[in-house]
Amino acid sequence: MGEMIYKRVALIGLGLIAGSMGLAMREAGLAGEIVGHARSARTRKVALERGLCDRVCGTAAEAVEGADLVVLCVPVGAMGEVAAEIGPHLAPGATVSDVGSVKRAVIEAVAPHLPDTVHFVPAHPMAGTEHSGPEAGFAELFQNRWCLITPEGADPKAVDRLTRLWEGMGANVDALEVGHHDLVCAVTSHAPHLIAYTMVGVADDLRRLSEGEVVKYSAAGFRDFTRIAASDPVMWRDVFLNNKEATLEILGRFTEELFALQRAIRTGDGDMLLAYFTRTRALRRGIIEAGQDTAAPDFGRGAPQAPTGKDVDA
Ligand SMILES: NC(=O)c1ccc[n+]([C@@H]2O[C@H](COP(=O)([O-])OP(=O)(O)OC[C@H]3O[C@@H](n4cnc5c(N)ncnc54)[C@H](O)[C@@H]3O)[C@@H](O)[C@H]2O)c1
Ligand SMILES: O=C(O)C(=O)C[C@]1(C(=O)O)C=C[C@@H](O)C=C1
Repeated sequence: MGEMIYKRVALIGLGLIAGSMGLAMREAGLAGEIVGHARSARTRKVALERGLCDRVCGTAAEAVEGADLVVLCVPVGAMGEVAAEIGPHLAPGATVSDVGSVKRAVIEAVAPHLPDTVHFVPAHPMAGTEHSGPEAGFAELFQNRWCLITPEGADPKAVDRLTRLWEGMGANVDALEVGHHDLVCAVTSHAPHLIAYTMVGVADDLRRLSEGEVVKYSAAGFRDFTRIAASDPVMWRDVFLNNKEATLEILGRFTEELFALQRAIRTGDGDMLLAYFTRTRALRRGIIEAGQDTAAPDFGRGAPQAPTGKDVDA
């Protein structure tokens, strides 16, 4: 058992990330009580059954009463409306955090609704799977993964306390400047997702022409794309709408590189292709040496149940 860091934690939005946090906090004894809010009765029921939290509430306002940590775990586009609802109900001295994949837009949407008496420490665990909803979470999700925080002038004691919570859940914590966070994530997460969505979309178009062969003969390369492209549509719509500038910047560069490779293929420039692929292989090896390789299909292995997908009625 770890040290109790917060007496009462409120998790708003009981999906993959909140569920994993609830299970990880419980396992490590990091919170006295975990209160959860989900809009649908079905999600609240599953959350209690799976032990994601100790108590559930039908409104976010109720859930945050008396909490010394509130974590917003809803899609990025819903953060502002949730913050507006909880603002008047937050306990003085409480820390408010979030797990959104985008930071600048979330800070702009949330901060105006928070009273001066609370500490806002935005955070983003760099861990996930393509599954969502209250069935999807598992306690090991954050083990040996990064959690990026963008504290921007927040009280150092509140930052330190939240850091200890993430470390207690197995993560390594780093602080980043907000704009830099959004650019890094556009490169490492957001643009790759868009590319996977596109590739699977192309294959889906072709499938109609090839009578199922695309699915039948799909090997590892394409399967990895389909895993990513199975990620939650609402979450990813919100990510792109809220990290527009950085994603477009990276996609612009991507398109330039794609054209260069396309040209090398057309002109038969094998040297260019060889040099390019040699460079990218070195990057992959660097990731593995840094201990950051958790090959994609392993992500969900710790899940206690086969995830059933969406929280449809939420
Ligand atoms: N899935 C990942 O890989 C991943 C990784 C890191 C961070 N994130 C971020 O974490 C957040 C949650 O993602 P997730 O994967 O847990 O998604 P999820 O779909 O599993 O869970 C989100 C939950 O929020 C609920 N919700 C939506 N709007 C709401 C509202 N207004 N009030 C209350 N509940 C609401 C949904 O019904 C759902 O149950 C997102 O901001 C996402 O960008 C996701
Ligand atoms: O592997 C996955 O399912 C993920 O995409 C997780 C992933 C990522 O791109 O690395 C997705 C979104 C996040 O905000 C953080 C992590």
